[in-house]
Amino acid sequence: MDNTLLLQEAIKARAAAYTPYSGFGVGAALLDKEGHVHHGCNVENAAYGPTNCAERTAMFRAIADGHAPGSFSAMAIVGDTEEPIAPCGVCRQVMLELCDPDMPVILGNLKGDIRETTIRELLPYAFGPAHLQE
Ligand SMILES: O=c1ccn([C@H]2C[C@H](O)[C@@H](CO)O2)c(=O)[nH]1
Ligand SMILES: [Zn+2]
Repeated sequence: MDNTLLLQEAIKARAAAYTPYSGFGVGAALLDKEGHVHHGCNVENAAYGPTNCAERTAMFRAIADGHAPGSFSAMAIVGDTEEPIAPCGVCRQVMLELCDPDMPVILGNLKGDIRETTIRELLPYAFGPAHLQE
């Protein structure tokens, strides 16, 4: 599946965003190595802190459905932003935990701007799972 198609899946995922507080909907589409897409949207909360971003929703959904960490091949993320969206620091850390650091991350917006990067680029000099291994 190419970047444009995966971004389309992220736009579809965004339609389910629950954003009564920010009004800022985000969609994520996580492609697994078997070619299946796992969709995520942001889900906000009146207490603000419990809000879950679209990216983590997609990753946690895939893990909860039995897909192994590291079994993913790309993620696309979309918001209604001037530039391609930038994932938050918490989501970058969770990406590093559950995906290959060199996995492509495709950032987009509704205007069709696209930026392709990797988790390693999004989170340089990161503390990750490797630091806790003997
Ligand atoms: O990459 C991002 C950036 C923000 N948000 C959400 C969190 C919150 O619901 C809203 C505003 O920060 O957007 C995401 O889901 N993903
Ligand atoms: Zn986030």
